[in-house]
Amino acid sequence: MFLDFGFKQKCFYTQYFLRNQNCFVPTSEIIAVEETELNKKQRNIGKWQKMAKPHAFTVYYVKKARNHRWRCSDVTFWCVDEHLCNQWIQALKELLEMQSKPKQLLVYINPYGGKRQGKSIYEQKVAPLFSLASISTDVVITEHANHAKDNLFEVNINKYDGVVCVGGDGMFSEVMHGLIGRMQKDSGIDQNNPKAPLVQCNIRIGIIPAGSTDCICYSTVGISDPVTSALHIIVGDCQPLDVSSVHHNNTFLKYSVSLLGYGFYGDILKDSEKKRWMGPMRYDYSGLKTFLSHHYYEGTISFQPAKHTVGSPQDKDSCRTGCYICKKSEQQLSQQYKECGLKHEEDEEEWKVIKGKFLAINAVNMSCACPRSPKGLSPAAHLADGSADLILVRKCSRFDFLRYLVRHTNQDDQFDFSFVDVYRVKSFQFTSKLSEDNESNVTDIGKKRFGQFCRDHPACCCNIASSTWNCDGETLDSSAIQVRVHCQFVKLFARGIEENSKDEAAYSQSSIEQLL
Ligand SMILES: Nc1ncnc2c1ncn2[C@@H]1O[C@H](COP(=O)(O)OP(=O)(O)OP(=O)(O)O)[C@@H](O)[C@H]1O
Ligand SMILES: CCCCCCCCCCCCC/C=C/[C@@H](O)[C@H](CO)NC(=O)CCCCC
Ligand SMILES: [Ca+2]
Repeated sequence: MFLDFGFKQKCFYTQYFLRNQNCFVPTSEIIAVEETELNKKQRNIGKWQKMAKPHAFTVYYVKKARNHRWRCSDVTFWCVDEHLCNQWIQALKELLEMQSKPKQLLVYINPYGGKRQGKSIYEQKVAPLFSLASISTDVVITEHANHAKDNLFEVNINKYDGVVCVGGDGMFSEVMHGLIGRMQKDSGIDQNNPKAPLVQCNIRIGIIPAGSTDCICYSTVGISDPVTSALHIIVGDCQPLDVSSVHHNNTFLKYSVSLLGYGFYGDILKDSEKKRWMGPMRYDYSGLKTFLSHHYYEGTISFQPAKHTVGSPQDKDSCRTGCYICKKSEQQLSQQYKECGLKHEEDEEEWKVIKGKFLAINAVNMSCACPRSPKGLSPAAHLADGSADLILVRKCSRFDFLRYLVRHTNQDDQFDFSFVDVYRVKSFQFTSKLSEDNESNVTDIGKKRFGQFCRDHPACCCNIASSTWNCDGETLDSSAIQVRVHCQFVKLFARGIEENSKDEAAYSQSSIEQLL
């Protein structure tokens, strides 16, 4: 056996030979290095039998399995020379120290998210790995909604290298709101001002998926798996994410990183909230019910196209680890900002206006891939390009809408329909017909008394009431909203979805799997 350090593809790696085979482990993917106590049985095997007192150390590292799943594997190195063995342990530990791996984490567990498994998932699958990697944790089991968010305004945040949430997208949203809100409060920034230059949040957030949709985890890691996510936290990965701020006039409503959905996804969410006791199944139940109700909504959407990015929602390539489009878009935006400031960007660029009847209006900052839809609502959306994909699904027949939905689950193009339009935008606004009418002082008593249904065509499914916005799984109080995308505004312990290139497959499967 032979152990060596080298330099390959811009990263340090640990190389070792075992049974005449060559193995590489990037040092950035080493979880821990420990001196190994050899027991009697181990000492009595093979050539070690002949040695007076063998020494050994074990390297725990990330083993990549299929479908972006990561597991912790280990390899033990034996050696006759105690001094040499200690030198290796020391050298590897020093290398680990040089990386930006977290040492102290603040963990929030939602015991009621998803299938109510958050606490046991953390205790059984995650805590042992954190302890192996010598990460200390302060753990808070939440007692009510907003517990984590409120707590983040009080804790000594500088003590931590990251905040971890165990739960679903709603729990992530809470933690993100706590962190962003805390940053703005500490810097005296008023979040109600839609044009305020917000202060970026550099503390990384880790997501241990234990929710119902887990779309943010799935879209940033490629799988919804607690062990994989724990390992991304341990190795100290960093993935920036775009965040949209949502305002109603001069009132701050929410931030969003995944879906802002009006119509179909808003109605599903509103109905499903009453069925929380059903767990993740509530979305299937409310999904079917909402599909059958087939409501559409009238309104006006105005948006500013994202001209700073070279990507398009209809690209065949998706956002992957180290994405070139995200890097270029961020550079372009900071260049624009340096040259002209935010004022130019906001005021001078064109607005496109579209009026219509919509079954769904979806604005996504990322693909929104999740186990229900592995390629997501917009497969080519980028995690960190400073833009959102705005998908407008106009009024169509139930059958056509079903065809559209089915394409979220297969390889066909979900934008290739005459009733679906998609735009890459950096900001947008929406007002429903109802609020437009109210604003223009239409006092139709009949409309008020009979509420939501179209008086002229009671059976036509035309719903002149407003739908609700679904903002990362939470409802918004207002239907009229103004949205602005903030490029790379928060950071996750993730690295985006890794490319399954031939090289990589060969490297991870033949080099390591066969050997260990
Ligand atoms: N102890 C608690 N009791 C009740 N609600 C809580 C508690 N802790 C957190 N919450 C709230 O529960 C909501 C939903 O949680 P979470 O996102 O973890 O699960 P989910 O809704 O099942 O999953 P997903 O968001 O992925 O669909 C969050 O918005 C959060 O504010
Ligand atoms: C005939 C088969 C048709 C199947 C169609 C399946 C389409 C599924 C698309 C799923 C898109 C999820 C977008 C993510 C939204 C999350 O921010 C949010 C909070 O977790 N979840 C939902 O709103 C929950 C949304 C649940 C939708 C079912
Ligand atoms: Ca984006």
